[in-house]
Amino acid sequence: MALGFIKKVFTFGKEKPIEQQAPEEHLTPAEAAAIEAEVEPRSREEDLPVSPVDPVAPVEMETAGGPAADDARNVVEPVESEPADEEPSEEELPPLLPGAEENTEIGIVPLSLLEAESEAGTESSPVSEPVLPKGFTTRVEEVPEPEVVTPRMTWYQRLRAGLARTSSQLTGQITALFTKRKLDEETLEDLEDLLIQSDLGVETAMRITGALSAERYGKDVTGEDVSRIMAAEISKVLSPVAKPLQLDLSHKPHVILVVGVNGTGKTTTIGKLAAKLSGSGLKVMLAAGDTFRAAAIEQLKIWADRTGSEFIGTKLGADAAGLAYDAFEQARAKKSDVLIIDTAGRLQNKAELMAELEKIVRVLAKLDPDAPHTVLQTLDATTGQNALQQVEIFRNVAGVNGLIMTKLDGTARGGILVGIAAKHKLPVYFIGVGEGVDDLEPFEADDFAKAIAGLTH
Ligand SMILES: Nc1nc2c(ncn2[C@@H]2O[C@H](COP(=O)(O)OP(=O)(O)OP(=O)(O)O)[C@@H](O)[C@H]2O)c(=O)[nH]1
Repeated sequence: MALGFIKKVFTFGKEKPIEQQAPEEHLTPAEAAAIEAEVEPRSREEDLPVSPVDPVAPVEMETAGGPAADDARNVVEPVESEPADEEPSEEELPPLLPGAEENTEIGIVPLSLLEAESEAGTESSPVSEPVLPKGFTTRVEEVPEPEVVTPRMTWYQRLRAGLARTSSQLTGQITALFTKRKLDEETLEDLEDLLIQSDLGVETAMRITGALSAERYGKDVTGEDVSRIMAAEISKVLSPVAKPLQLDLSHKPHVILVVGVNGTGKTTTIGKLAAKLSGSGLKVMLAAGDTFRAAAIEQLKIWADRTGSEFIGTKLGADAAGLAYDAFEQARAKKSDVLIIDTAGRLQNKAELMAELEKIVRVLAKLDPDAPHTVLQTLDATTGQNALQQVEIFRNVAGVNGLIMTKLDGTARGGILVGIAAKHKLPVYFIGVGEGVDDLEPFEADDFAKAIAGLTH
């Protein structure tokens, strides 16, 4: 009964007409029964790599087969589906008939299969396949979708994207404020409020409104005019603090102490700095002075390995000042050019933290009265007003003399940097625009000002 279907399996791997390969009439009944018994377990639908016809619809197929309905190729007997639990296991299955495995490669469709499909008729098949002449076969290969390569944004684009929250809020409100309105006292006051709300600080807000008033009082003003004047004034505030980090290499090593609230990006920034310094040929040592967090020590070690820097750490909970002292001595002995010391930043235990930082500064000064030569504080740009207080605290305790603002690629509240620059007048050396090793850029006042004002570069 299942012989027609068996033939289809058999010829799947062959490309010769079925009649030549298994002419039923040439078999003795015993031979036919033997073959049938041998291949029976294979003759189920799921064993066919592709089922060109519906095995449970012989009548329809025969009709669809038209004049060739008598042809053995079209006489497909239904195969009674067996319950799942009666399925023979993989081992029980006989091997595929000779040649059947030859073309089981995915994507190779033997001609016999195409013929069977075409002869089964297009009416019963919703998709009609092209019919190839005998002697041809097709190969269907999956063509992978071309990979969409998104070009990496320039650092300025990332900065702009990071400051989009600040700038779009500001420019949207400014545009609304200045639509069909001449510049008068009331508008100037409204603008000043907007600028203060954007963390720019009172001083800078007044600078901007003053400059705008001097230029356009009583005249029509567009949002564009305001953005331009705002960018120019912000740039004037930021320019004095946009300085390069100066290394005094007469000190061997130049000691950089990195402080800041935890999570503001100290360790990551140290890694990025180390990459820049060692990349320019300087010998760098990193010291894991955040002895409160095992992960922080581990993280710094990874950055040291990555950047080819020396590493010194100690066990969890050890005295951070002791480690700083040892690190300084070792860096001296190894003639390192720069020693960068990571610290803990647990503001929640402020008294302890402050005592620890003071002690670190004190012990370093024992080895060199000028050390630490640079005290860098990292500030998270997403925190807003809070950052102003953080500078206040760390400046008093650790003598911060330079800033790095991180996470300016996220949803930054960049206005605060302007407020901090105006209030503390501390140098801003770099800004972090991502988590990667290269995502640290020298701070540029003009770029930053334009990005806040929402101007294209
Ligand atoms: N998007 C972005 N993420 C940053 C940047 N800098 C640091 N991060 C991420 O901020 C998180 C905290 O960074 P850390 O370097 O561990 O901060 P930390 O101040 O050393 O923190 P503690 O070790 O807890 O004191 C990490 O997930 C960093 O990958 C940046 O510029 N942009």
